[in-house]
Formats: sequence, structure tokens, C-alpha cells
Amino acid sequence: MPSTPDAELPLIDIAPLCGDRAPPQRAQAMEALLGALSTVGFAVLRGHGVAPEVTARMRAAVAATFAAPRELYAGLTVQKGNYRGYVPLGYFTPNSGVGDVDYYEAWKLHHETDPKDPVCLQSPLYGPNRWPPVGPDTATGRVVDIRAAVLAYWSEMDRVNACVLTALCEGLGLDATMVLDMLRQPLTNMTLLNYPGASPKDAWGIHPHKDFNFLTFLSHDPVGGLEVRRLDGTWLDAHCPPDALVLNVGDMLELLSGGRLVSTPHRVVNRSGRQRMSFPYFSVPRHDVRVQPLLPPVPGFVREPLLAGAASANIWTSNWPDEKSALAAQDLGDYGG
Ligand SMILES: O=C(O)CCC(=O)C(=O)O
Ligand SMILES: [Fe+2]
Repeated sequence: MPSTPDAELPLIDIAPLCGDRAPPQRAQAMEALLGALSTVGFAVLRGHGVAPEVTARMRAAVAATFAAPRELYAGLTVQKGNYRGYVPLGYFTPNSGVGDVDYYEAWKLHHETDPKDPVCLQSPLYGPNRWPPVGPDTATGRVVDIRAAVLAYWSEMDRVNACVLTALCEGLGLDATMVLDMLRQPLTNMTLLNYPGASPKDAWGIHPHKDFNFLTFLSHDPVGGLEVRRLDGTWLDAHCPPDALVLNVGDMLELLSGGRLVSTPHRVVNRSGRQRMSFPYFSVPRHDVRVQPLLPPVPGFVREPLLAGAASANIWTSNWPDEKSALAAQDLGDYGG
């Protein structure tokens, strides 16, 4: 039965879920995770084991990306059919044509794949990333290796994603090996995001939306601004300690779980007057995975199965304002304010 989310996002220590051993606290952590993700659809995770240096290097890489002169990014803007590269401020508008642009700029990255990998012949969504061509930091002269920092953080997110997904499968009585296999050669992606401090008053950083993936992991930005919709339609500040990760369920995992795990609308409003940077990681299955309920759907949950590749390809084109989305749930601007 749906319950009203708490005033704060549930804080869960996942250390017992990340080790090899099965300590007695494992069942407790698993229950807490399942409880949070089947009600509010969000949780704040401690004990994830990501070294602070890895996150710090990642933050520095994001900062370097958005400190660089934008002329460097000329010709590297994302294109329909190649959703990798720079997304200028205000680039996307709601598909309906109604509503203001989002007040963010971004660099979009996908699962880094060698062009010689046979999967590239199976689906055009695979290939190498375009990386921000950023030189030495002008103030310190130090070279920030953005690619290395991102890939190190990414592999840590892959690890945490696998731990959390395994625990959720155990809790739901699903075959974790089978579900993890869906993430071999995944369409997992990340966005490096910059919300300028001088945003127009009450402008969306990112308009209300649901994520369209399995799980999203987000390192917290101390300036705040992420808000989660409660069942009564009011919005809750996603408070998060600096060393923790915000976790939420996306539509694909909601579908796989037959509606037991909940994909919840969220939005960003940068009211801080300061620059806000974030870098969500979105786990998405391999292109040929058919996502469908693995359990009998909960009453009232009716959703068509989908193919991960086709659904992702739809995002790669439908975010452009002159396109319509083939999947209503992926339309930009669908979740009001
Ligand atoms: O920047 C954030 O805190 C959230 C971003 C987000 O919701 C998204 O990119 O889907
Ligand atoms: Fe999101």
C-alpha cells in the first residue's frame, strides 16, 4: 500500500550490502532500502565505500569542464542521434513547446565503448565518448584528466549500482544474476551538470521529470536545490550529507518490479545564487534487453514492456523541441510544477 513519504529522505547505511560477507545487518539494510524505494522512491546512502578522493577528483573534473572557455566546445554540441558532448544553457525546451527552458548546461557521456567492439554493429547507441577538451587549469597550471577522473568514478558507481540492485533483487525474490546480466554492455550514462548561480528567479534548473533507467546515483552538491515530489503533490528538499549519495528509482526498474519500486518525479531549482554542479549516474540495461515485469504487477500498474535500446534511442532524438516522443513518459515537461 502506498504510504506518505517522510519529511526527510530515508538515510540508509548500505555498508552491509557492499561487502562479500553477509553480516546480520544485511537483512535490515535490505529491508530499509526496499521500504524507501517502494514508497518515496528515493533514499540517501551512506557506507557506499566510494573513496572521498575519487569523488573529489570527479568534482574537480566537473568544475574544470564548466570553467573552460565555451569556444572550446564549438562543434561538440550533442546532436540528434549522438547524445554525447556539450549541451548549451537552455538548449532543450519542453516538447509541448509550452514552458520555459531549463537553466542548466551539461556534458553528456555514455558507457565508453571501443568502436571495434561488436556491440557497436548491433546498435548505433554505442561508441566512444566525446570528452571535454580541457587543457591545464589557468590558475594552477595543473592538468585535470577529466576522462580518467570520470572513468574512475563511473566504475565505482557500477560497483555500488550492482550492490544495491543485488540487494533489491534479494528483497523482491528476483534472480539477481539474471538482472545484473542485463547490465552487461549497458546503456548506462552520466550527465555532468552546471546550474549557473545567476539563474532567473524561480527558473527551473531541471523541470519536474522522472528518470528513465534502472537506478540513479547522485553525489550531493552542498548548495542544495534537488526537490522530490511527495504523494500529496508538495515538494521535499533532498537533504543529503556531503559524503552520501542520493539514490532514486527510474521508470525501467519500476517496470521490471511490476510497480513495486517507485519512480518519483523530481526537479532542480537553484535558489542559492551560487553555481551548482552535479553528476548523476543512470544505470540502463543493454540495448537488446526487454524490460517487463518480472513479478505480477501490483494492482493498477499497467505498463507496456519496452526494449532498452529503442527506449534510449527515443531519448536520443525526442528531447529536441521539433520532435515528439514516441513514449509519453519520456516527454519533456510532463510533470507540472
Ligand atoms: O542535478 C540534480 O540534482 C538532479 C539532476 C536530474 O534529476 C537528472 O539529470 O535527471
Ligand atoms: Fe532526474
